[in-house]
Amino acid sequence: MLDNLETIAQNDPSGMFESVYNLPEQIQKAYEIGKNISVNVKAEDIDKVVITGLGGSAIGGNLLRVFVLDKCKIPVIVNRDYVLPAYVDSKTLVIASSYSGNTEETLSAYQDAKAKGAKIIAITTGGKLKEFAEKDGFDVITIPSGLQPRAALGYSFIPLLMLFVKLGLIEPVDDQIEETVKVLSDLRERYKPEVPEEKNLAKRLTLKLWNKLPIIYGISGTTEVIAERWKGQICENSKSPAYFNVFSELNHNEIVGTESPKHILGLFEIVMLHDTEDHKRNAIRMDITKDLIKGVVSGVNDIYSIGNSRLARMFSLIYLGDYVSLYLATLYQNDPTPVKKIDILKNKLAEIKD
Ligand SMILES: O=P(O)(O)OC[C@H]1O[C@H](O)[C@H](O)[C@@H](O)[C@@H]1O
Repeated sequence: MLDNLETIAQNDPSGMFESVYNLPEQIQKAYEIGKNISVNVKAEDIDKVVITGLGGSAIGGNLLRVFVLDKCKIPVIVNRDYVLPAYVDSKTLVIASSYSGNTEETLSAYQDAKAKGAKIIAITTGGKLKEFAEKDGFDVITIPSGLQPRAALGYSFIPLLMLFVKLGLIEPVDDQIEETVKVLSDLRERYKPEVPEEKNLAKRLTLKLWNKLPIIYGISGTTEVIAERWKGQICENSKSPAYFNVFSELNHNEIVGTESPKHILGLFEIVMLHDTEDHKRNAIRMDITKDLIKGVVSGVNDIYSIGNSRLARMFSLIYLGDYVSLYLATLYQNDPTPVKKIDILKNKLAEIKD
């Protein structure tokens, strides 16, 4: 079924496969945008960064948080709420990230940042966020519109990464971006629909996850946000439930919850994301955990990052998850693009004014 290109095209009328295929070009464009950023904020005027956003935009911020974890000397925090923490003040750089520019939590947090006197940079395609930020005299990084926010990860992540370089918070990443574009351009030729199942890891893994409950395990400090991204992509694109958790934390609780009920545990299909920078003890924990749960769950799949640089390796795992979520949508005969329940929710929320 996954080798039938007609079936794939039928279940993808709005071209999400194409958006995913074009991720390398998107990263290249996002890099150009990033190179041309000029902002008024100076590193010496800030002592922390709060990135506020939801969904795909929050993932971009969260990937950045992990990417700079061992490099950036000031705290980087991701906020996914209507309000910001009390520590946000005039020494805080608040990055309001919303692809549409109209997500209500992000707009509310933007107002909170303004009220708290924070330095603000908005990253968006437009919407109210751009309107407010321009009117208030804050910097706006404008990214191209026309995609689903979750398909715009290159745009919501790479310019922020470049901003961190510009502010001197991290070393230049040009080589890493170049390698990422190369690695993804190679991977798409291995994961695309035209490549048959026996040669296509994305298709083979999807068949394992089909009619199962995908559970994605990452490792703290390396693949934690990538596991979260896989979960989000499977939910939004495939319209299937999926969950994620992170080592070593899951070894302190979740690992015990694997005895009953057996018929539910038997539906768990685990994906373990591995990276060369995983803490050695966590890599060992993954192996031991695998042995402990192997006979209980439906299956455990080890997936390894590809590439030399941290950025390329991160995106290699993200890219596989993106393709898997699209093939899973195909098997369930769902169009990956619409998110009907989110639309209904937003409409209902819009009717209720407080
Ligand atoms: O980036 P934004 O436009 O603020 O969108 C944030 C989130 O909003 C909605 O819930 C979309 O369906 C998600 O896919 C998206 O990631």
